[in-house]
Amino acid sequence: MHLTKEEEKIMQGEYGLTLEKAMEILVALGDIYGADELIPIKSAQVAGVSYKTIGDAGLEWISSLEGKVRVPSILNPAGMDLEKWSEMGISQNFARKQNEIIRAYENLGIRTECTCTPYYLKGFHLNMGDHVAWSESSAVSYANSVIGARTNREGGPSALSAALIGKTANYGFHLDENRVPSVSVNVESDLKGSDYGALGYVAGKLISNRVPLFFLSSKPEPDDLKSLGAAMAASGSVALYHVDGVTPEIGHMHFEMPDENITIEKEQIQEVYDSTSELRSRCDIVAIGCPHCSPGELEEIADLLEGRRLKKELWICVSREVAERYSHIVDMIEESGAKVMCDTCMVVSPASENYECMAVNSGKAFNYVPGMCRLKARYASIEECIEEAGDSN
Ligand SMILES: C[C@@](O)(CCOP(=O)(O)O)CC(=O)O
Ligand code: SF4
Repeated sequence: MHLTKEEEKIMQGEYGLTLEKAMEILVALGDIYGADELIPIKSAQVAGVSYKTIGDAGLEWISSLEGKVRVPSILNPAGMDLEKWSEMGISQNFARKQNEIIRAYENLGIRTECTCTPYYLKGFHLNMGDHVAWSESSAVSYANSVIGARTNREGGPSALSAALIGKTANYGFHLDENRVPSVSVNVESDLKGSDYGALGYVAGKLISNRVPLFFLSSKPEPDDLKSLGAAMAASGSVALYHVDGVTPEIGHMHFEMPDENITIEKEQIQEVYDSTSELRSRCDIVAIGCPHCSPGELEEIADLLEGRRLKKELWICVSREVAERYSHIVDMIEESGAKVMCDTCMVVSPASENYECMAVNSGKAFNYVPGMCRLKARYASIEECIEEAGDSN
């Protein structure tokens, strides 16, 4: 890989050990994947924030780094709401360690808001063609597919390295040739709301890490695409997809129709709901907001909760900036007894482990909750999730 003189100097340690190591990580990845050079990035999103997932080893590594990031950088969800952690049942010890992690990232100049939907935040908006280094898989999918920006699915250390250097290696989804569809997917059923997450859950398993081009008979909104992409990134490892007539890049692209064509039937989507229907009314917690809610989703939840008093725990996960911007909607939601949680989510917080069965409307959460939190998960529409939370069983 070609390095500029300045990049060579960083690599030789002239600017200190942190930048030397960061450059080594970027160059190692670039060499493995055949990158020709490093390219500037507009922003970075760094995963590996929850003390539950990175532990003491992660905390020690981040604390050992020095210097400041060179581009706007932000964190993935942490293991707790940084303000309301005790209401979540988080232990003092966990909270202390989690705060140390956040301070260590803050010392590097990273914005300490913790979210998987940075694209809703001021300073992190993306345009088509922008190059970034983001790491949370649903954020990667949204940036690539819904916006048409360009990012690989970075690991925590590589996103942090890119943030410190302000560049990433030019390979994978930064290059035109890797963005063309390699499999087409036909879905003729009418879809709405959580059907998109269920579709993503099914499709991800069939597609693995390829680039699908969907032909849908329904017209998805950005929130539907967010659910579809998040689920496919979890049940498979899809980092970029296109939807004919909907996502921005496909209309501008020259490509040959993929040889392989998959059809997904309504029954396969329905099966995602049916597979856990025996858990109806049996869950002790309901969690919405995987990925973190958009303003529109918050409004929909507020409407569904109007006039209700909940019997069960209901968590709504959202970024702090969106929650603060729409505080009147948050207040309406919380009147029902629901808890709006910022900086965290049902998957990366150890608080989920205090429950036995979680109802979710997210194909991604449905995929991760049983393994990462060791509790049962039920897949249901947002309306049914709200019903479940109001149910006294
Ligand atoms: C499950 C996930 O959404 C959050 C956990 O990631 P981490 O703890 O931030 O590395 C990560 C992902 O799918 O990219
Ligand atoms: S809410 Fe979902 S998408 Fe966001 S970090 Fe948690 S698991 Fe990932």
